[in-house]
Amino acid sequence: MEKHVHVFHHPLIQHKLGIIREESTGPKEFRELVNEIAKLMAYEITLDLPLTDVTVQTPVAKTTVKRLSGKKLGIVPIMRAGLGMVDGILSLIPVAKVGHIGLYRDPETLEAIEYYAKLPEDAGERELIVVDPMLATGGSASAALTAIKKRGAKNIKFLCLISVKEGIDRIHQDHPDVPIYTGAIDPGLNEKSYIDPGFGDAGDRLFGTK
Ligand SMILES: O=P(O)(O)OC[C@H]1O[C@H](OP(=O)(O)OP(=O)(O)O)[C@H](O)[C@@H]1O
Ligand SMILES: O=c1cc[nH]c(=O)[nH]1
Ligand SMILES: [Mg+2]
Repeated sequence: MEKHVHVFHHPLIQHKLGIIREESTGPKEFRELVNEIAKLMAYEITLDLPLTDVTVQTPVAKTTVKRLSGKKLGIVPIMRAGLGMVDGILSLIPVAKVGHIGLYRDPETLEAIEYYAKLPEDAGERELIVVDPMLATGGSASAALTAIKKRGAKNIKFLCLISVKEGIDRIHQDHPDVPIYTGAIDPGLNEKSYIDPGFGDAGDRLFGTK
């Protein structure tokens, strides 16, 4: 299967990513920008949504217009940090259902520990957009995708703000069917497996807790 990584080059996405990278950007602005970036990314990845023709009556005449043909969508944030992207996407796609996968990366072993999972009952019939600001070693995203597939999901996209090659390779290896959409591919990981330069701990910066 062809490996799929899409980097968003849209100037608004790149500009906003630059602001959230700055250490001096506080939680309020960080949260707002993460949602705005997620919304812009959702706009781009929904370019291929199917449309159907319907007839409507304008005040002047009958005409044929386009309507979304009702493809079922879902958003699945990887908690905590993925929660920061949900409202932005929902503002464009309000009918999407929202599932949740709770995972944290053990700071010593870097292993992804699952603590929560709830998906739409018809997950297998939906296109699911799994969201997390960071794709670092890829352990969390890989575990989340496994957990989601175990519950029936078949059609999945992974959407993140920044990534590194290591995490992308891990997803390609473990989940070659899942295309990756990212705002940037950073040079690498530091000694604590944080993305370098990245923007630090996304969950901590969104919610102000450690
Ligand atoms: O690719 P990985 O090496 O697995 O790292 C990425 C994960 O780390 C962060 O979550 P974290 O473990 O900090 O949990 P949190 O969202 O609760 O802060 C981030 O939001 C990803 O889920
Ligand atoms: O850089 C990183 C790596 C993992 N998790 C984060 O929140 N940031
Ligand atoms: Mg965190």
